[in-house]
Amino acid sequence: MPVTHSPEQTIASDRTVRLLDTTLRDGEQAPGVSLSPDEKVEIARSLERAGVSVIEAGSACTGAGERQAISRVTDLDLDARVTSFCRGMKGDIDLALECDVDGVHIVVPSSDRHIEGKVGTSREDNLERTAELVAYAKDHDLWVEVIGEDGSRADIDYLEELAETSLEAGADRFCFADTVGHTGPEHTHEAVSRLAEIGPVSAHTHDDLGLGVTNALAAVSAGADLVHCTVDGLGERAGNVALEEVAIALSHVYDLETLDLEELYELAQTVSRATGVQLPPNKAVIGENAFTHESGIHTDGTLKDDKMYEPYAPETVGRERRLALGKHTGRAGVKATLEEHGVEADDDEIAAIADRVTELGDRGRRVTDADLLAIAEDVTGEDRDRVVDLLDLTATSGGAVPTASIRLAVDGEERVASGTGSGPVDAAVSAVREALGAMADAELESYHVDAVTGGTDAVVTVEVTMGRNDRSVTVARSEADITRASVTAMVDALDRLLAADQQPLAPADD
Ligand SMILES: CC(C)C(=O)C(=O)O
Repeated sequence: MPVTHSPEQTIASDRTVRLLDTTLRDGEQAPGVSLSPDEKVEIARSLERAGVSVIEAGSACTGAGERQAISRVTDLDLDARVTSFCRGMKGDIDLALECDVDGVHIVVPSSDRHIEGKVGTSREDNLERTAELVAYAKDHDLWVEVIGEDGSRADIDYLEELAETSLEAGADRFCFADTVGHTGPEHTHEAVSRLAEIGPVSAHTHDDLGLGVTNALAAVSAGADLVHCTVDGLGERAGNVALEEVAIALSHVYDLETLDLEELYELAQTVSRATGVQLPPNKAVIGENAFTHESGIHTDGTLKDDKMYEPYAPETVGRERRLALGKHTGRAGVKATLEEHGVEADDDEIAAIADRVTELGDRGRRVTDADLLAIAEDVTGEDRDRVVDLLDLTATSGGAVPTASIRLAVDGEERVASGTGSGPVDAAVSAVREALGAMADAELESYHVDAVTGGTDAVVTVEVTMGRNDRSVTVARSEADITRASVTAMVDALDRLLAADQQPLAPADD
């Protein structure tokens, strides 16, 4: 919940508030992140599907490659306004014009630290220069937002002067920037309220104090009607305020809709894949654990009433609820998960299985579906013949084309196949698919590798989730050899899916 100190600090649901996404500019400024033109295009398309109003596609001044990427985004002819970041220089505006953008963000200093220490100018000259730059951009028919960099550390009287000068020179809006994420909601509210008296205001907040969303909401409550965000909260240092968090907070707390929320998870994954930045498991909306329940009390409560331990349904943001198994799992969770896999057990057996799951969890292990099913077979004495078993695997990566050959037992018969791929794991997986034909017809829903020990002799744990029809199975395998761990996990998951195909599906929820 945002900090609300007075009745004026609430947000009316009939307000029009829009979101500006700067993943392709400020998000890309996160250390180690660099996006190709194709990746920018893919992300821009996802942003458009989600309904973002403005896409800051990059900084045209960065170089020819960046200009090509921005131009590719402007060529998409999106409904969203496509813009470029510009330093306070006419040359930057010219470069943005070369990319055919709809608008520019002209960034000028607003705190004395930036005016004197960074740019080496004076307050007066800064005002004059800002007015000239705005007039220049407007003469070229651009939509113009002036961003007062480091606004949260600026003298508010001067910030007001800068906003007035910008708007009088023709700027479409002024942006309050908490550049180093240093301020809190009270100051944000005061500064933005004063700026909103002058004209349209945006807010650009960072998460250095973990206050990105709080400050964005304080800005909206003070009158800002455009919020700068990035997908997954990517950005410099601790990142920018996350698009998905602002959108869900405005929707859930204030009934104010800004985006098509169902697109948020897909969007988060697209950005994570393109940037290589993994989604933190405990992150709101997009984290793996955001709708996963493990503890007995929560699982039991959730099975009785979906809303018991969730603020809103996972489907709202394009997700599904998951029950996880581990140290805190109770009987209700075990029973529900077994039912999903078509396994029946009586109450005593469920109690015994739950105890064994807890024991595994106590040893610090994450308990996968495969672990649960193996325990269940042991407890119920329902041994089964494996459908698929890995007998042998050879993989080479030294030559020009990584190659693998595989020997499997399939329904008791031996099958041998080979495959090639981008690396030994990929080659071995192709060989498995070749050997199994249609039996391998399952989607690899996720694939994670973790080094369990450090050093080059590390044991790695590979966890795969494979799905087919309405079932999915997670298996984790640890080995010194990553190819063997990956293939064993995959074969075991396929074996479980094929075995489950012979079982009835759990009845659908009412
Ligand atoms: C320069 C601006 C817009 C910025 O990214 C910031 O203030 O964080």
